[in-house]
Amino acid sequence: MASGRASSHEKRSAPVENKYMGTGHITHSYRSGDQRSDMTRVALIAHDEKKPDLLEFAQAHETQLAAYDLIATGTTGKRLMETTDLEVERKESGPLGGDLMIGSEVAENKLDGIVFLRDPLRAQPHEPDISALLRICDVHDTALATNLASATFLIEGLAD
Ligand SMILES: O=C(CO)COP(=O)(O)O
Repeated sequence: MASGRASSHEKRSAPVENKYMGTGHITHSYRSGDQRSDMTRVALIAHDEKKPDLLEFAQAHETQLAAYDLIATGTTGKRLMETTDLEVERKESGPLGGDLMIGSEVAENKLDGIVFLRDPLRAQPHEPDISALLRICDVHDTALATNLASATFLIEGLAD
């Protein structure tokens, strides 16, 4: 975990104000038996047209990424593990709910950052899931990079 940042277990949400919860930060706690480490937790996701870019990015930043607890949507995770020595926890494939599974981790403040290389030129069948993931990142003020230039900032920033 980068110094100066709360550990993942203690991460606070962005200020939330709505008629259901009132105003304030929500601190999420985990079950006492939870074995999750305090490692920085990062999600990696790419649409098919962007997978080559993400794989190249992961290879270029493999040393840094190896220090993180990595999760990914199904096919992205499979390709990452085939192409690098990184260990990746795989969720469902995006069209089968993987984006929503990662979004639920954002809602629980378990994630420190997401690199999501979307295909900006093709419509996706699960567009509502993608929008939900982007939205929940903004609700919880979770770092989100959707192109390579910002992905580099995110990965290097988390290391600081
Ligand atoms: O569709 C995706 C993200 O919206 C990515 O899913 P896959 O990694 O399974 O291809």
